[in-house]
Amino acid sequence: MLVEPGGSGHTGCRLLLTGCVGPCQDMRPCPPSCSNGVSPLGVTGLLGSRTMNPLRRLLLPLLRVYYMGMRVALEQLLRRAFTLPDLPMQHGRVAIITGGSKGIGYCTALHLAKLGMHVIIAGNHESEGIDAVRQIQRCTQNTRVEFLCCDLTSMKSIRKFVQNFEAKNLDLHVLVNNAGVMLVSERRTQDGFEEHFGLNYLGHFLLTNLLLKYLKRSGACDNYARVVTVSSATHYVGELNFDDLQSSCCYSPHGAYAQSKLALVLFSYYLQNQLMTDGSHVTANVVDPGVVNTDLYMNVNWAGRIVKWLTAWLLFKTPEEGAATSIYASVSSDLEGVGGCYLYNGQKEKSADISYNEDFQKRLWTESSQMTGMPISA
Ligand SMILES: NC(=O)c1ccc[n+]([C@@H]2O[C@H](COP(=O)([O-])OP(=O)(O)OC[C@H]3O[C@@H](n4cnc5c(N)ncnc54)[C@H](O)[C@@H]3O)[C@@H](O)[C@H]2O)c1
Repeated sequence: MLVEPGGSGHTGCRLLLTGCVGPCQDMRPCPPSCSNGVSPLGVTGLLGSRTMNPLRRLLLPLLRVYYMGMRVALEQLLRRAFTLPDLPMQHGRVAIITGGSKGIGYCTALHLAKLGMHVIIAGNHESEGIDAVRQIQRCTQNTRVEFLCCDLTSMKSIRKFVQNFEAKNLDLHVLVNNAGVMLVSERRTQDGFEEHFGLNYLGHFLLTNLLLKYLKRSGACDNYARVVTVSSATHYVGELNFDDLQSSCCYSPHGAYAQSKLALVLFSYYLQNQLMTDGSHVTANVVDPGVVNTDLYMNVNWAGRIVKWLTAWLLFKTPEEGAATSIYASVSSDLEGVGGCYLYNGQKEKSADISYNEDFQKRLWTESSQMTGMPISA
């Protein structure tokens, strides 16, 4: 469903429904005043996607994603970003940032290094990672910044990364699940998953689960460890197709990206519940950076690239502005011990209604555990 980033959604439009797999809270159609009006969204089954004609299956996600992107960009005209409050120094604390070599991740890594944190950039391009490390060390005079190889399209590489991290015998206080790709053509990860789902979501699912023991060990009752996951406003228009999570039936790059970002929100909320239940001193929050001028858009079509080129200076956030909410969620004292939030411009916002559905969270978690070979519970 669509929810005003910065406002709350129409609560009557709780679920959607083609091949709905769970109990629906409210099946009334959305009122015209509701921003949700495009069509019911959230969870679909194969039945739903099969009965829709192929053009609609491709066109609808595209229109929804562009609509959401334009809406956020226009809102940024009025409210561009927020100013970070004073943040506590982080000497002696350790952070891992996936995709920290460029874009939002780089700016997050730079800021955390400025605060004195030991920063590990986890990425798939070694030379780019090493350049980023050098640049951050030069800017911050913090020598405890390093690069470790982690290709999120490969479960083997993720497991190897965790082994290499283990060998360093470090604590882990902050994990920022930032890396991502958008609108890639249809292709599979090394383990056979659709790339948006496999890299953006499942890769982070596995990485987080493998790193949880270090986070749990490092968190304390007055200084929680934190998992910060970068989603996107496109999650509001995403659908989780439980019968076809790998988009094999009909591939829409827009639909697949939005689905991966929606999955990350459900994942964060479920993780937070698990952490609370077992009394761990670790929190999980999810952040939405806004529309940010980075290389993420390199796969949009030529028309989109021209529009971006012409308007980015006015409508898009800079990567520094885009990183502010990730930095805030990683270290702000306001969020000490606080988890389960969807944060936008440093404030708690309501995410898509479907993301709060605990049955869907559990189902997604269980299926993700099976896909990645993790034990079912956190
Ligand atoms: N730019 C935006 O407008 C925007 C909006 C909403 C959400 N986001 C999210 O912000 C996050 C950061 O994106 P960005 O805008 O900085 O884009 P970017 O392209 O600049 O950065 C993406 C990062 O992910 C890394 N990455 C890609 N494939 C990888 C792999 N296989 N293994 C490990 N790392 C890999 C890249 O190396 C890069 O460092 C993404 O999750 C993206 O979905 C961005």
